[in-house]
Amino acid sequence: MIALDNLTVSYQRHPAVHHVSGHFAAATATAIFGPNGAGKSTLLKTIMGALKPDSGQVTFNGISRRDLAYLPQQSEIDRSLPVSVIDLVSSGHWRQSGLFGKVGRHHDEASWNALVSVGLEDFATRPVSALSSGQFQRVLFARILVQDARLIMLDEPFNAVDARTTQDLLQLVARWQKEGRTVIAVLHDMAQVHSHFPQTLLMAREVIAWGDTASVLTQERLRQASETAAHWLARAPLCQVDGEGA
Ligand SMILES: Nc1ncnc2c1ncn2[C@@H]1O[C@H](COP(=O)(O)OP(=O)(O)OP(=O)(O)O)[C@@H](O)[C@H]1O
Repeated sequence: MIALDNLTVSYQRHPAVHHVSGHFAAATATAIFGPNGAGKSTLLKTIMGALKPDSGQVTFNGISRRDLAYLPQQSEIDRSLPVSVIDLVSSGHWRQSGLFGKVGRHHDEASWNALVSVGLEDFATRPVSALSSGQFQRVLFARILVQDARLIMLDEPFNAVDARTTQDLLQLVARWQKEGRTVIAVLHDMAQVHSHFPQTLLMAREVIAWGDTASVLTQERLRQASETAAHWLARAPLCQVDGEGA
């Protein structure tokens, strides 16, 4: 469904993702796992088109970028939005508008059902700014339900989210898989990966391993990923292979 071909993505020519190749299996869930600074968020942003690769490419097969729902890390989202919960959920109808590009006023049945699915129907008219972190994440998952996308990408979706909410939202991930959607999520919790993500990409700027979760998350490979990270300089050296880069 999504193929990465020798993908290198840099910030001022210092690669955060370095010569990454492989493909995300369709209709299943893949976790992206790796140490801090491993390039996981950079990879998601490149797939969704917000960052341009220096070299290599992302290819979508049988799907377009417009059929993609992307949830960035909560720290990147402005929660002071002057909108109600139901308005934010309803804005999921405008796929082409970007995450918060346009807020709709179309309080339709799908939006209401999505809110019920995440257990927040009593909060429909509340301002988004009055929600806790966990409630806000439920609303963002409801918005994804409304988007009805075939590809769903989540960046650390369970950070600052309590165990109950995490379990509820993981049920939605399981539901999406059953519905044949493709889910890609950056995660730091190995138990969550093992329980809900059949596939894993373990990365440390480069691919350490990619495939079946049980065979990827071995002690040896995890050690390899953390050793690679331990030897990182504050900034990655310039990419020697890609010449001028970006
Ligand atoms: N906007 C930016 N400008 C310059 N460097 C950046 C920028 N964003 C990320 N980086 C650097 O790129 C590298 C990869 O960052 P990225 O956020 O992709 O890693 P990550 O694996 O998602 O990390 P974490 O688990 O800590 O969220 C890091 O060294 C980071 O400092």
